[in-house]
Amino acid sequence: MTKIKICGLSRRCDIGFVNRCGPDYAGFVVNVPKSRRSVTPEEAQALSALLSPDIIPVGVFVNERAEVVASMLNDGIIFAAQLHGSEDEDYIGDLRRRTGGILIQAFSVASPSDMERAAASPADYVLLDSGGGTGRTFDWRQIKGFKRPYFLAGGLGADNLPAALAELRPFAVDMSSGVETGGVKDPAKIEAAVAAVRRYS
Ligand SMILES: O=C(O)c1ccccc1N[C@@H]1O[C@H](COP(=O)(O)O)[C@@H](O)[C@H]1O
Repeated sequence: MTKIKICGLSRRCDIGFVNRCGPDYAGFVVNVPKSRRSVTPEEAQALSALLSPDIIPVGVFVNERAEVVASMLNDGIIFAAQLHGSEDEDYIGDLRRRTGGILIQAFSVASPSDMERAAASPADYVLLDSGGGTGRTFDWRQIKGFKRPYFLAGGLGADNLPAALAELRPFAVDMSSGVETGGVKDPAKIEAAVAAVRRYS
């Protein structure tokens, strides 16, 4: 069954929404000032503690210091780290020495070379996206036939999930903007997106 990640949770009520709908992963954007969804590690800790134990908490980072990411993983605040900046092999190697947490490396897909880099990533999973919380899709033809399991992200929501699942069969789908209204998480959109994936799978 295709896994589901709902990302960019920043309020206590957001946790209530996902606990009711039951996605597989819930994401916190940590220390990213340019994002309206950004939370501090302390806020992520408080929100993560409210998550249903069936939902895996994920920290989303953009070029964060490895010791910050590792300590959140080692303290059990998050179980997976999604690296959305220019983190390279050395950075991932450094994180691996510091922690046993799951590592997800994000790639903005614009050209075939992005797919070559994604194929070679030492992370546990890769995430294929248009940019990072922009709500924009990208040209899915570029990733058709990609061989390793991946999270599909970028402008996904209940309306385009059926096509994404039928065309691409990703390991997981990840959404943030597509389950928001007026810049905050919308429980009805989360419910519709989760139902769309479960119906298909
Ligand atoms: O959500 C953000 O603000 C964000 C900021 C910096 C890096 C990544 C971010 N979010 C991730 O972006 C993708 C796609 O989001 P969307 O559905 O297109 O809004 C997703 O993986 C989020 O985790």
